[in-house]
Amino acid sequence: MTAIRAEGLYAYYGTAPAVNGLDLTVPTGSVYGFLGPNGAGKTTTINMLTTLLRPTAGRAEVAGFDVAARPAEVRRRIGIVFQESTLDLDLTAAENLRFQADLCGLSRRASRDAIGSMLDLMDLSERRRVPVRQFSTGLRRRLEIARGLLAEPSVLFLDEPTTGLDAQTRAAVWEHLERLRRERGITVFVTTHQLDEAEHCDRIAIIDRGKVVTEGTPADLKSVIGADLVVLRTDDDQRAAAVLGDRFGLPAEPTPDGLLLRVERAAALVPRLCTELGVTVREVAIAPPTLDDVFLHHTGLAIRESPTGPRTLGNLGEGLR
Ligand SMILES: Nc1ncnc2c1ncn2[C@@H]1O[C@H](COP(=O)(O)OP(=O)(O)OP(=O)(O)O)[C@@H](O)[C@H]1O
Repeated sequence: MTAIRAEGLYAYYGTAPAVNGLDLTVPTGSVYGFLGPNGAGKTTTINMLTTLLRPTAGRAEVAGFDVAARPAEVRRRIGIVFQESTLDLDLTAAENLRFQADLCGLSRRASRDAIGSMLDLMDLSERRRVPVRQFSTGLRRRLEIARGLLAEPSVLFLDEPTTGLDAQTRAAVWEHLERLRRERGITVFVTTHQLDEAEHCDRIAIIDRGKVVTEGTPADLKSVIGADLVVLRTDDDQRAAAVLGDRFGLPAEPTPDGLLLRVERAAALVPRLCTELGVTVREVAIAPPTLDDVFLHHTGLAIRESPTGPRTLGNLGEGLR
């Protein structure tokens, strides 16, 4: 079952394509990460999928309906959480939701039930009568997600839902998103810059210059990169490097942290190295490929917004100190 399908989607602003022949298939009930550098076309894609912007060319279906031909049907089945907050700060949490319920045309009773259930789901019930002005950024985000879910959408779109949140609040937002998929079977389509967040997704598409450059589960994408990074500190790095080259066919690069190697399935090889190297191994650090490596491989860019930053030998080597 497919919740979102896009084929050859284009969006032009003037003569420049912001989305440039994008193809996408999002399975129903998945948390799907849409990852890309600034200006890659993420928001423009979301705007087309949510019927806010008409595609210049190509087609897209959401929840089984064509976004250009049947926009009203699509809108009835989706929820949206925008990058910028659109809550009314002078209203309470419940009043904000009631306003949205009225916009969606819910009956009084349906509105009361939906508001109670969404406040519960987002752990906001105790704050239902509190004006949003008194909410922290994280609570506001949760209320926006609750609002996006009010009309029981089958697909929820979130455009960078955790921008500006601290690490603890980001983790809480993700916990709630995963719960939505688990308990309600909703498809969650989320754009992010944060590679650690992308690890929470069932599948990821990396978009660059308006096109999907790679797609798959986080594990699939990392396995394409293949080799693990290993740093070995020995009693005699020079001799160890010679043995690694001659006997194991592994080029080793001397660094201030030790010898750096790239090997597949390092965990299986390292015990052998320790016994057969003929040099005492003092310390070993192994780092599997990360989504940073995947991103770099496909876009030539490191995502610097990632809280850990791009991985370097220096910060891998820190494990040795
Ligand atoms: N209204 C607009 N008019 C002209 N150009 C636009 C408009 N909106 C976006 N663009 C351009 O289209 C391209 C894609 O922008 P978009 O906002 O979709 O990227 P994004 O991946 O969401 O970026 P970010 O991560 O910074 O939000 C960019 O080059 C941007 O400058």
